[in-house]
Amino acid sequence: MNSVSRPIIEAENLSKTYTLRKKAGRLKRERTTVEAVRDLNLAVAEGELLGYIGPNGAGKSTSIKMFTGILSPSAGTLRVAGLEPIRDRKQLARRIGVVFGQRTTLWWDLPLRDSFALLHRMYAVPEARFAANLKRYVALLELEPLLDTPVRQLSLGQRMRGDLTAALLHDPAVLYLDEPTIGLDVTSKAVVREFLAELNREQGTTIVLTTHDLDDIERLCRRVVVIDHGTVAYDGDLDALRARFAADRTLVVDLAEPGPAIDVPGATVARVDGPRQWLTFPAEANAAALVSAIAARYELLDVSIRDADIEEVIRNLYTG
Ligand SMILES: Nc1ncnc2c1ncn2[C@@H]1O[C@H](COP(=O)(O)OP(=O)(O)OP(=O)(O)O)[C@@H](O)[C@H]1O
Repeated sequence: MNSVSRPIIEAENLSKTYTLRKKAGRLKRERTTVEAVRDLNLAVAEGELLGYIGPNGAGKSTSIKMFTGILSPSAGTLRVAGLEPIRDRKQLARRIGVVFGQRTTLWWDLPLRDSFALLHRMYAVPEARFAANLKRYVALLELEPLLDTPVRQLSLGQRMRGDLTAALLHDPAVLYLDEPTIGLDVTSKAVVREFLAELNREQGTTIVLTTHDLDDIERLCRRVVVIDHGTVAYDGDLDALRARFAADRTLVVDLAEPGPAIDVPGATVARVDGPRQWLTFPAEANAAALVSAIAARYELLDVSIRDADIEEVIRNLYTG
């Protein structure tokens, strides 16, 4: 078998069109179609941690629903873990895990422990493997003191840790995460991110991460796929994405004394706060030359350069 080198997710010209029937007058109904996913091509290698991003309505959820066997494609081919998601849906369920930040897959009124036990039976996870996984994830995610708490009494961050455990008890090869850090405080976000990085590194679990929190992407993903209007608008390195779509960088300058806005060709003062000034300059311009030009005319105590933040980069990409 040569399946070892094949991508774990392989989509070729994948499309999904929704058909809607709208009332148009008393008896008439009009059919309209929405091309949610159009000719999407994607290959994800085993062990990757992929950022899967795009503006609202871009087609992320629709494509993930196809990857997980919930929705059937209108056209194109798709294989996940060597299976055809719709045809092999049951088998596929044992190979994938899914976590939605917006809703739980746990049983609201049951203690965490019982939810895990139900999943154990649903997925028919072998006893020893279930026990080992439960122990591992409960320890890593510090769930021990919460095992007897009903899910409805958990905080959002605690519930998310429970959902992550639930999604991993059957050792999925691919984990899909939809907004796993939404609504979490800074500490909980850090816990979730660290856990995901370790899961990917240590277990080699392939992770597809959908999020509007670009900090998640910056901290976790080397490769990003940007979906726009149902198709892949960018697929590659995060750093290359930044280099291509960053409009400006920022030079932060500390002068010896407060003064008027610095006047130097090639940069614009965006803000002045006492002796500190923020100058924006084109991302591709030579920062050293700019610093020298300022130093020739002003007394400088310190300078630092900030890359365009990823929010700006993505905004530029979305707006073409
Ligand atoms: N069940 C449905 N019936 C009809 N149209 C749908 C349905 N689900 C999604 N759409 C439409 O398909 C397009 C893609 O939606 P999708 O939910 O896949 O986007 P998304 O990238 O996940 O967006 P978001 O970031 O807002 O979650 C949108 O135009 C949406 O309105």
